[in-house]
Amino acid sequence: MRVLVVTAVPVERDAVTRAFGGGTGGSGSGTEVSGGDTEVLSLLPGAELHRTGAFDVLAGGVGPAAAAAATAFALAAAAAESASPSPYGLVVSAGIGGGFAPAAPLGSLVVASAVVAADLGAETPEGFAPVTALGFGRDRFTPPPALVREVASATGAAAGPVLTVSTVTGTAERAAALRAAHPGALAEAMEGFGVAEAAERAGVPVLELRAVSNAVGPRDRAAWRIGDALAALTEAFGKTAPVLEGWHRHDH
Ligand SMILES: O=C(O)c1cccc(C(=O)CC[C@H]2O[C@@H](n3cnc4c(=O)[nH]cnc43)[C@H](O)[C@@H]2O)c1
Repeated sequence: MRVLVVTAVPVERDAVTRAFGGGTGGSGSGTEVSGGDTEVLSLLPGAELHRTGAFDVLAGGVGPAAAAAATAFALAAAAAESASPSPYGLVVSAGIGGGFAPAAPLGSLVVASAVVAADLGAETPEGFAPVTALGFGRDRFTPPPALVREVASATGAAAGPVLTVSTVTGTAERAAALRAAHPGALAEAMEGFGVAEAAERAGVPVLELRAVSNAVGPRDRAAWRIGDALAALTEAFGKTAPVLEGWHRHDH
């Protein structure tokens, strides 16, 4: 099964392809999957697909709009060059993210049981109203539960809701408001919901996997552990690649 992995930035993309023996070399974790060289396909100027075995990895940009546009374009381009309307069996939103303490500490992994648009809606005197309460669209997607369990088991990731935000949380007050509005949320990032919207429209299931680089809360950029999180992402993809490749969308 072919898998499309969408990250935000090139260093995240390279952390993923490194797990397959591509990118810029091995992680040293011992979990690389043998897969040969990475082939770089140019979809559009500035949008490259890094193909290693069954995995196509794309750095689609930061934020839900960039992620949705890049994912939709990659899915449409793949359909146009294939006999199948959806040659991908799975789309994965992946990268680093903020973790809600204490459940998701720095360097840990989170796999989304729900991909939630945390700030898509309206502010009301009673608090945040999701877009669904306004009578529009949807505010979450549910990845295949059996696949979420398998990925959690293979990687040691915690499974729980992952929030998609357009603004990185930078205060304790905002973190508390998100926790109140989305009980059980384990992490936040900026792309999952955009990737999921595009995948849903193509009829392809979605998964979101995040490595925690920082705590959700007061902004302290010096405390971000991006290198550790990228290494954890590589290791996670090394462990989970066989699960993703072997998964069939009708297993759930
Ligand atoms: O500065 C760097 O070297 C660097 C390397 C990789 C990624 C970055 C980013 O800043 C990318 C932003 C990216 O990360 C996600 N993210 C990470 N932490 C959070 C957070 O607390 N809240 C929301 N998003 C977060 C997000 O998905 C962005 O795409 C820098």
